[in-house]
Amino acid sequence: MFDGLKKKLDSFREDVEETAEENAAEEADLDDEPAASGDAADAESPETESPDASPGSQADSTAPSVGVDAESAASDASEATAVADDETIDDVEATTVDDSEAKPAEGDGSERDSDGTESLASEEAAAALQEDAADDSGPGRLKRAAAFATGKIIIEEEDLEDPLWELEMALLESDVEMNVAEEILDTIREKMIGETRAQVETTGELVQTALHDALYEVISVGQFDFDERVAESEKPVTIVFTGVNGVGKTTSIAKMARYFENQGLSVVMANGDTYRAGANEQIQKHAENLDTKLITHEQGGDPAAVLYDAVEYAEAHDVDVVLGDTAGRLHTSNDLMAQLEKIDRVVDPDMTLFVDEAVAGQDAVERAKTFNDAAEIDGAVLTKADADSNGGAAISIAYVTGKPILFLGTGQGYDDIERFDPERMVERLVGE
Ligand SMILES: Nc1nc2c(ncn2[C@@H]2O[C@H](COP(=O)(O)OP(=O)(O)OP(=O)(O)O)[C@@H](O)[C@H]2O)c(=O)[nH]1
Repeated sequence: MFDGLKKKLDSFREDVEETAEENAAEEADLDDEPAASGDAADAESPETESPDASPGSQADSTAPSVGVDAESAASDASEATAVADDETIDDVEATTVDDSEAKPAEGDGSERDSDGTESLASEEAAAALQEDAADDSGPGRLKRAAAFATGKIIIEEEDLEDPLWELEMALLESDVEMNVAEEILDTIREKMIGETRAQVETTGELVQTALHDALYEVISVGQFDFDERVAESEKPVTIVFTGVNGVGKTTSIAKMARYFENQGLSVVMANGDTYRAGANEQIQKHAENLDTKLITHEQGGDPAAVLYDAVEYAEAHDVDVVLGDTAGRLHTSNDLMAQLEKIDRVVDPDMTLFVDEAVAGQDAVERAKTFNDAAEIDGAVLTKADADSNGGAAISIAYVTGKPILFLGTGQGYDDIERFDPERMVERLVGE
């Protein structure tokens, strides 16, 4: 289930990890080169403007190369940027530094003036912090290099650019709806840029958390506790199922009958699909297999009347749940949509669930939206998740409609239905 998408998400995690570590290492190496080298990176960096006050040159004069001797470079770099390290590098939110954080170095000036090195380090750190504060692209090369030297990696926008582009393509290929993909990328950017990871955790873990949160945010939209709602509703609880033809509506109703009966609730099924020849026989077979009461009318009858009879039956026989099938319809079919409105008026269902198949991807997302616009739904049942490698519909439907996915169909057996759990879904996608 959703294996294709899982692979793509794994590869995003690896991409970010590689890019972030390569970029940070490169910058640390650049920072170790003599200021006089005049290379492009130095020309852009603040220290070339006033070489004497440059933390880079200070580190250069005392440290060999981070690449050659990471440990001594680490201690030199952390000395040279002691203020920056204490006050901002450990602060994962500190992508920009406000004046109050940069100023203490100046405030300390009177005491530290007697100690040339400390004073210089403070000034340099303050200058670096101010440079960084002026640069809204991220924490800045200097701070990043210093962080790297102390065993930390700060994620920058440039580390994410290519991997995020790849991720966007992967999400769209997996049938994730465009706005949902954008939302996921925005959340990842927001959660990762400027984040510092210490030696104890890997960049991969940081990406994992960002991916987890980004997916969870879109997948969990509108979630409510289905069982609790049923338990709290006055009996009988009437649930009507809608959707297009052949997506697994009738099978899902049969699975739901088993689901409720397993919880000790009694069920009556009603065949509101009076439109399609053979619909009565199909649902009749399920009713027999499950030993569940079924109410039907002749083909061509009024679907609202069938459901009304089922509710009356439930009331008369103390049945807990009425499950109403309806004819498969397109939202463009005015007649059939009018039927749904009539059902709404006549039996006032407690819930209307939209059924579609996960394998339909973007089409399922589009249909969920149009059904919800035409006749408000309370949630969705996504069938054939067992056959879906993409996961696009499962990720997108709640965000696009504002209504939660409540159940996943996971096979053709009566027990092959599970409550949709956003956390479990995210774990399936980004878990180990
Ligand atoms: N693999 C798999 N197949 C499913 C699942 N749910 C339903 N099916 C199969 O999908 C096919 C169509 O299911 P139906 O229940 O007849 O579909 P429907 O939407 O009621 O169709 P209409 O009554 O024509 O509207 C059947 O062969 C089901 O066994 C599922 O979760 N996984």
